[in-house]
Amino acid sequence: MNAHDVLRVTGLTRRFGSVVANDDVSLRVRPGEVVGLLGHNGAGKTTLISQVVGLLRPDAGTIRVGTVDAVRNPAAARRHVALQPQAQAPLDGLTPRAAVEIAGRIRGLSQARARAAAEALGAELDIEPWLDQRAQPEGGGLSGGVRRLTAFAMAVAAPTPVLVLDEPTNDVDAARRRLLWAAVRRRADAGAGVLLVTHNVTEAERIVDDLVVLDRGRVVATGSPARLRGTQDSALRLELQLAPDGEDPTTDDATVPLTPLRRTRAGRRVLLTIPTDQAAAAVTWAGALRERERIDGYSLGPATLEDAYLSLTSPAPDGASDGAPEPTTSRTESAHV
Ligand SMILES: Nc1ncnc2c1ncn2[C@@H]1O[C@H](COP(=O)(O)OP(=O)(O)OP(=O)(O)O)[C@@H](O)[C@H]1O
Repeated sequence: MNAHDVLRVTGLTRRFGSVVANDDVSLRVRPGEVVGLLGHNGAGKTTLISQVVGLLRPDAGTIRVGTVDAVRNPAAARRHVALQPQAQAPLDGLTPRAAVEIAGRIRGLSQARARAAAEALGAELDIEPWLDQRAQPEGGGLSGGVRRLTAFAMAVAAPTPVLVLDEPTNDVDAARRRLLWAAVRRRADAGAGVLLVTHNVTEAERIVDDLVVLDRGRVVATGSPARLRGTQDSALRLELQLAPDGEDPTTDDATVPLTPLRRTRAGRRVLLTIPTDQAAAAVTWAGALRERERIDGYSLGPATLEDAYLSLTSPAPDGASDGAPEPTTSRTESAHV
């Protein structure tokens, strides 16, 4: 255990019947750090954070929040951890201002400081027009996005050493997502350790320091976005858009004039990671495929973190969406070549 970790999870295992939702998971978060937790639906992300905040007991492993043993003493740990849960906060009958003030008061702020926090967060997240609008039952009164932003504001109303955010950008529009990401980064820059569950690999890349990729309960990769992209920093991504019901022209190695470092199928997209010196060959080949109408189109650009993430994780089950912004990632099949 490093004395400077604000959160340290070691060997965490949690089963539900025969499902091993967390299988020997270890991770650490230091002050000032945003650690992104990535994984498809059912990978075990919510199970992990439920244990961190004491809502679920592990079958094995340890969780330390600062110097507190969070498994033995969840109440003490919770004083150091703020959570924005995945489910929408029950706001019915409350205004966002009142909800944030109450959250601040519960965390020990004075009435005046809680009021100031609500006002400041309203501006920071651009939800001022709705601050005094009352939430009604069954989603009335406030939009899903404003509810989500209010839940974030409640979590950060008072500073805590650890901040756990479970998909904070769901339902939030693009402009306010930017504000939210900036607000998360600001909390870390002020000294908090942030554990961030997200499906939005591309956006998260800009604010996370480290990533932990979970697949079927196990950690399959950890490291900075640059490290996870790894060799892809000097690689290109050739994306082929397959025709509906068209054959995938990349499956027969003998007819592919490239040596892909990695091949990932995502719905009707095939992503090939290729060395940069094969750019010209790739354009010639993909251009010819399009000419012969074997593909709908193609693009060539720098390899991204999403490519690495898709290649690290197992295929999502049929029909399951991993919630990523691109609709074609709803069903993935990955293969190493
Ligand atoms: N209370 C429970 N009872 C039985 N099985 C559960 C329970 N909670 C989670 N699971 C199972 O544990 C596995 C991990 O689920 P978990 O909710 O942690 O995944 P997740 O990564 O948070 O998924 P999502 O992105 O959909 O939120 C899944 O197979 C899920 O069905």
